[in-house]
Amino acid sequence: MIRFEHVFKRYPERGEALSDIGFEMSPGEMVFLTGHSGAGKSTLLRLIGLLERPSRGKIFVNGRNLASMPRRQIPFHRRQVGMIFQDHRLLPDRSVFDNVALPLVVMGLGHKEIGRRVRAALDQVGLLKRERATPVALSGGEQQRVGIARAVVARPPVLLADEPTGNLDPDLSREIFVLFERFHYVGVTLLIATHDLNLVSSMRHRTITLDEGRVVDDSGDW
Ligand SMILES: Nc1ncnc2c1ncn2[C@@H]1O[C@H](COP(=O)(O)OP(=O)(O)OP(=O)(O)O)[C@@H](O)[C@H]1O
Repeated sequence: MIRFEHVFKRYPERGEALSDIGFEMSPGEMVFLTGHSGAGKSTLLRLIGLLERPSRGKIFVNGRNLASMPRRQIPFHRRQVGMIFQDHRLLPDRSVFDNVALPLVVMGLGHKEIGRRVRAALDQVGLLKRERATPVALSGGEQQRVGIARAVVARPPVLLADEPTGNLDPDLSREIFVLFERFHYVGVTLLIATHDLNLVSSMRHRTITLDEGRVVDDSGDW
């Protein structure tokens, strides 16, 4: 589902953020991405989401080579890859419903279909009753779950999460990770960047570790 072949990413001001990255993920795999701050985790996720381009190397997502993807197909690619961020990136002046509906509005779906899918996504994250609330009225954990509902509402086969529990206490963090496992069990491919080594070690999934932009460990393929 995801394959990196000798991928490098260089920022002119900083030098190499990623060096010779190679790994593969099978469909439905759930993998943690760890490493010190600045190791390159966010950069790696942004390359998969086509928010950035590699300086060298090849990246395949769902069999497609991202380098040769025509510009007009990028919106389609982004629908295949749901992204979840530490800071949620919710629109503060819109309701929970509207925030989750956004990807479907962009896709041009009809009103009824949007309603059906948004409620299904909110149900999956346990927030069906909060659809009219605005994000400020929600707790940090609830806001993150709205971010997750928005990422899954278009039913992407791949989910990427960048420090999704960075602002949450251990109990809420575990709830979010359990939610991710539920998507894993229904066949979604998940790559989750996290500093939370306690949770990672308690959950027994494959873990890829970056150090200075290189893969230094790829273990626990249980
Ligand atoms: N847009 C950018 N321009 C220049 N340098 C960048 C850019 N994005 C990231 N970098 C640099 O690339 C390196 C890797 O950063 P990245 O954000 O991928 O690391 P990270 O492992 O996600 O760190 P953190 O855990 O702190 O989020 C860092 O040295 C960072 O300063």
